Amino acid sequence: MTARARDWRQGGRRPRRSFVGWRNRLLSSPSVLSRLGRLPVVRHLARREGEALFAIVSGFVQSQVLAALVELRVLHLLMEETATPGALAPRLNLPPERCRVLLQAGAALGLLERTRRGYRTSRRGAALVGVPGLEAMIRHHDVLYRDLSDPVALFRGESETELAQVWPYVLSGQMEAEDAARYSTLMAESQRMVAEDTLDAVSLRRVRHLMDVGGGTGAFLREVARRHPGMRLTLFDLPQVLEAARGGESDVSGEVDIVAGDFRSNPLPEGADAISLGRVLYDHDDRTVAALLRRVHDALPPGGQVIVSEPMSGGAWPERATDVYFALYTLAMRTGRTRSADEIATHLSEAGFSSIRCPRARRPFVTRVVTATRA
Ligand SMILES: CC(C)=CCC/C(C)=C/CC/C(C)=C/C=C/C(C)=C/C=C/C=C(C)/C=C/C=C(C)/C=C/C=C(C)/C=C/CC(C)(C)O
Ligand SMILES: C[S@@+](CC[C@H](N)C(=O)[O-])C[C@H]1O[C@@H](n2cnc3c(N)ncnc32)[C@H](O)[C@@H]1O
Repeated sequence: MTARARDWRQGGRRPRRSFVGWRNRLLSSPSVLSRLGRLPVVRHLARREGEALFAIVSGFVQSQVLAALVELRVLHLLMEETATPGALAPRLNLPPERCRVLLQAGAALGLLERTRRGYRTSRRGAALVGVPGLEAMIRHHDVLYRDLSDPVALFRGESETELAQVWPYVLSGQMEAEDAARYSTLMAESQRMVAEDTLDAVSLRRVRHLMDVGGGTGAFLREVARRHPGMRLTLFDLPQVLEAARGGESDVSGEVDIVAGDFRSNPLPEGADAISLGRVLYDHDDRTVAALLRRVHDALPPGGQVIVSEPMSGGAWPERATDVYFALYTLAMRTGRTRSADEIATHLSEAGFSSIRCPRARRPFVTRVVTATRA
């Protein structure tokens, strides 16, 4: 029995002669690949395909080099100075030869530059250090990678995942104050780029009072206040999370009304003419999202606007950042889902919203926005 017939017997689609099938059979033959790769016109394409495949195959190894560079603060150390592996090794507590391998790998990834005098941080490495919250997120990836260590079990839904414990509010609505503080810092740092892209995509000129539901420690509202002085602002989140919004340097209680509550069990406060949901929906299952959007709808006046902002699946145009990274991240969390803008639009329409818009995303790996109006 041929492999194709066997796949079909095991539940695949009935084999059908098609151009795509013919092309794929041709390209999966090593001898054809080798002969095609020698043709002048195809050679360039073959090399590009090979490079793309190699990048997928080796992605985890690249991420682990990045993790070591971040953990050892190499990008910070080489920001101002150029160093040889021999000089840097004792400071990193690494054997010199292994330090050389790390620095050379960092240079190959474009995060370091190699000069005649040694290695130093490159433009890309400096930008990485400058992206708020990125290093913290990279360090937090150890949990994600442990959850992905048996990917088939993850896809079958058979593995217990650690990420589900990292964000406990999602499973139980409960959270210890210590968890809340750790989690809120990670979120607040990475919120800056989300806020920038959201506020570039949406006009709040006509909004008088904005309520940010699931707004964490208020990082989004702080950026709104900066761009729209005088706008009334309300922050709604779980009580444990709001403790962090009241204390320390991120205190927003002076400029923002703070309302504690659980959107799963209480209606939302009324009064705002716009409600934002930043990185909230993808934490939750469809039932919770549908109920939350109905509550948002009920809390808004006619003409009121809802703004959903989070990384979204590319839908019909699958996208690497969201359909690989965020889709698996939310899968490992076990409660939520990375939805496409179309899926979110359907939820909004079912909750009673109209005039649904999806402005073009500047950086889909940071966020995408969908807005809608209560009729
Ligand atoms: C000045 C000179 C000398 C030259 C100029 C040359 C020039 C133009 C250089 C360009 C430099 C430049 C401006 C670079 C900028 C780079 C930027 C802004 C890069 C941004 C990268 C952002 C990244 C990679 C973001 C990653 C975000 C991640 C991984 C977020 C993860 C979030 C998660 C998992 C959230 C989870 C939430 C939950 C729990 C699901 O609810
Ligand atoms: C991924 S965070 C996003 C925080 C912030 N909007 C941001 O983008 O940085 C999700 C937020 O939703 C809040 N949240 C989750 N479940 C909630 C609930 N049942 N009621 C109120 N807030 C909730 C969490 O506490 C958390 O602050």
